[in-house]
Amino acid sequence: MPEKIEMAKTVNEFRVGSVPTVFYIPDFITDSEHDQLLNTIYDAPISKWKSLKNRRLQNWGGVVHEKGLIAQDLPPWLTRITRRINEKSGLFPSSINHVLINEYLPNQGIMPHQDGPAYYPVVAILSLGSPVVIDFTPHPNLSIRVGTRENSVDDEISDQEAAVRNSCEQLDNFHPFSIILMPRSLLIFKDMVYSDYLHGIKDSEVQGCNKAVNVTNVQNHGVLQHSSGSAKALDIDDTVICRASTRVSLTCRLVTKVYKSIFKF
Ligand SMILES: O=C(O)CCC(=O)C(=O)O
Ligand SMILES: [Fe+2]
Repeated sequence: MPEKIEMAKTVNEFRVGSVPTVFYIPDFITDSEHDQLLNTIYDAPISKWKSLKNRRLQNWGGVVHEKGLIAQDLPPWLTRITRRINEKSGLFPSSINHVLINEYLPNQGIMPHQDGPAYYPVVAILSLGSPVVIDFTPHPNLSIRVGTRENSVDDEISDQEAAVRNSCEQLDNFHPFSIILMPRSLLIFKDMVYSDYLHGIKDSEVQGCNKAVNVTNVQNHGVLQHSSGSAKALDIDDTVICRASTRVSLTCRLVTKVYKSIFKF
């Protein structure tokens, strides 16, 4: 039992930004684990990759349906990582059972989106390769739901919930923010950031990071570049990162409703 308390304390030490449910853990894996993971990912048969318009992905753990997961066991090279995430974070009620691997070229990204109701509302993203900036923006519906109560015909939130959200807004919580994801780092976000924010990565090689809440964490890594004073005058980010190489991420999640596959693979 004391162990669990110790773990919970550990993850709280990595909170970043003004929202209480975002954690950034630098150096979550070692250099050699990083390189081994990349080798194993690129050793997978080409058929394991699914190409989308703006990125490629590998799906591990089974197929996620609206009603749950048609589960397949994760391979040991992934459970080594997911077990560590489970143990170190103490934030998942059971073992992570799904991993999505995304690959982005320097001019690729992922549209602002939410991960949806199929998953338990905690996401852990392990980053490999090029640094990148992930942007969080309050869900557009949120301002309508929190703001104008009088014209909210389809509004299903209770007055109590509205009051909580209003007070959150007054606390200045619902603002866009960004996080710089360095290779080997683990990002965890959960609860209201999971449900009330969109997250996305811009498809540009140069990414602004004035709004990054972990700038101080990465200052000594030599990835930040500063442009001239005119950027500030034009209200453009004057601190940027330049993505020179491919980024690979492992999005680790838990689907609580699981169906065992009737097929053998
Ligand atoms: O690559 C990332 O860091 C984000 C991936 C993501 O948002 C997702 O897989 O849902
Ligand atoms: Fe996502």
